[in-house]
Amino acid sequence: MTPTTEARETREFKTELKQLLHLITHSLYSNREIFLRELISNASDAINKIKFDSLSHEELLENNKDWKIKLIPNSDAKTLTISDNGLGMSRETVIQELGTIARSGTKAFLESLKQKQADGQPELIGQFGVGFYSAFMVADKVTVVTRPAGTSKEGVRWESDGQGEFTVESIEKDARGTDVILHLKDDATEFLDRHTLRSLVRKFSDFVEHSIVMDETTKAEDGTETTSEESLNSRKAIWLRNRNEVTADEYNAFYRQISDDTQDPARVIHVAAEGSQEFKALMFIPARKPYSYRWEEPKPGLKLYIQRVLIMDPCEAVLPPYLRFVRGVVDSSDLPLNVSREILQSNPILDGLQKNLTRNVLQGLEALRNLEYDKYVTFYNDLGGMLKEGIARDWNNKEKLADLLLFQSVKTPAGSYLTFKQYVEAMPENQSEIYYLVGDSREVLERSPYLESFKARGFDVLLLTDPVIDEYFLPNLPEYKGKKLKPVDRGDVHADGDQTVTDEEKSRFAAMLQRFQTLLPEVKEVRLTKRMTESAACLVADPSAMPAHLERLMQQMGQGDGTLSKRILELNPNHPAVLALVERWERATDDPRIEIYARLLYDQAVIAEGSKPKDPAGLAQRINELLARDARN
Ligand SMILES: Nc1ncnc2c1ncn2[C@@H]1O[C@H](COP(=O)(O)OP(=O)(O)OP(=O)(O)O)[C@@H](O)[C@H]1O
Repeated sequence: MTPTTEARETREFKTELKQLLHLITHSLYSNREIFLRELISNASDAINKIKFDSLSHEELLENNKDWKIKLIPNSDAKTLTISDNGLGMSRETVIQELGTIARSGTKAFLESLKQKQADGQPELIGQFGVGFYSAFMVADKVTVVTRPAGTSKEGVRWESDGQGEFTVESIEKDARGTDVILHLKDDATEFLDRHTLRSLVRKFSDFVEHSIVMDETTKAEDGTETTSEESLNSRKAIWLRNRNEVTADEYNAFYRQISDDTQDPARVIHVAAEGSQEFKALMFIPARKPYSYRWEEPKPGLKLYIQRVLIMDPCEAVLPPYLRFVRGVVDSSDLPLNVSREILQSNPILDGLQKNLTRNVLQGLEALRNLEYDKYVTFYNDLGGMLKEGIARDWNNKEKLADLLLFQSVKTPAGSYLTFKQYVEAMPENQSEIYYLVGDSREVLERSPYLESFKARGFDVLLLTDPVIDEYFLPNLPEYKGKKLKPVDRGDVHADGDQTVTDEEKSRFAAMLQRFQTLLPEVKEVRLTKRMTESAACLVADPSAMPAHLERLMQQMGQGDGTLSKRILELNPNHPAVLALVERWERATDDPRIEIYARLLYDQAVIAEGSKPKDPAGLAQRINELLARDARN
């Protein structure tokens, strides 16, 4: 390597990168061994990239197809080099890629560290990884010598001590690819130890598909030394092997390698499809929401290989977006190797693949629910919302997805769940519909007046407590196996066989209700109901209006004009308070207290619905008036 004409220049890191480097070098020391995993992964990516590019430009190979990543520990110089014969980088690429933060997740991660005082949580970095820059956890200087694939020998040398600046200069480099040279810190010389390096590769990078090697020198009895390359990883394309030959430990280790997750997966789905579609797939369902989701929404899709060549990572077309919690690999034998990226956006073979893989994932979830229910519940609590999203988006699998949902209900003890199937099986003979109520929490819903008549008749009601997603998916699921889904807070929904209001009651209350209507312009109608057994009043939605929760949600999101649609105020003619009121009305229709009582009934119905009364001070005043009067008696 000799310097060429282009001068050495010094540049500053971008501000956010300086912050990250400061954090790496000053506070985040636990788990620092992950630097090796990150650098090997970059080297492996670079090899995959040139393998792919060379499919259309064979000259890029320069007759060098012996793909490998080499570790070179040098005890005299106290350096560890990670060398690859991948795509390499040009001067512009180096400045761009190693001077700014490339990964969007890293930026978000940095933000969250700043907010949370990273010093208290040094383990975070090990869980997340910060790519190339993790080198500065073990090195006080990093030199990158790289040369892009092609015929020119012109390469570039990048160097930095991670303090704020880096230098770049042009050099000549014979072999294509990248050498990352770590000048190890005094307290990091353990990474020169061959045994340590061997075991770290086995721990973190065993399934990397390219050979990771290290020179091994042996001395014969006559003193002659021979050097050979020792292979450090098993390189097993685990998805190509037979299911019964792979151990649970191997699956778990592979999952950790390809995901950002630090826990073992809840379920492994290993498929070898033959016949009209030929592919091998290895997919994983996480045990719970992986840590990294706090900084980055997972990208949908799987790694797409075609005959063992990595073509796209992730390939979104192979799984629908709502299954974005699935991590894995699919290796197709049906697609041509020289497939273009445009074709990979939409192609009938990929559509077929997506259908098949989706079916397998849903079967995997079903098996998890049937065989390891507790694990399923843990998964569901964290990620079940994505299945509900699927109901709204995946028409073909709606029924299967509906069967995977879990619900709390009036009859389930807190923390226990019910499926649609179980709900339907337990329905009394005289119940023909599935009832539900959406709200913010189980506690609020349980006390709701809407439930009273359903409870009284022994009908169960599903309690849905994730309004954002529940109000989104429910309109897309009007029925389950022929049974209609009905929200109990809608005006036209009653427990089958509810008592009806008698003509006598209607005529007795008619004039008072009319007066209420003029006193309460915010309601659409005031009427009697038998839907309640204990409460005096409730508000119900007009069948054509938006549910109360959805309306509140839209208001919070700044949509709508700020006015809520008018509800129907329903009164229970059997309730002592309502009866007392009608008696007062019959004695003196112009009693000024009638208005106060009407407002009180309305406000309590607003609160029961889960909304806030418009005029809390007025409400307090009305209650106090009553208190003052009653306390005197
Ligand atoms: N050995 C290498 N060969 C070629 N390019 C590299 C190499 N190492 C790093 N790079 C380039 O530097 C960029 C930044 O690397 P970094 O590890 O910080 O993030 P990343 O690899 O892009 O992220 P991710 O690990 O999520 O893919 C890479 O995207 C790549 O373009």
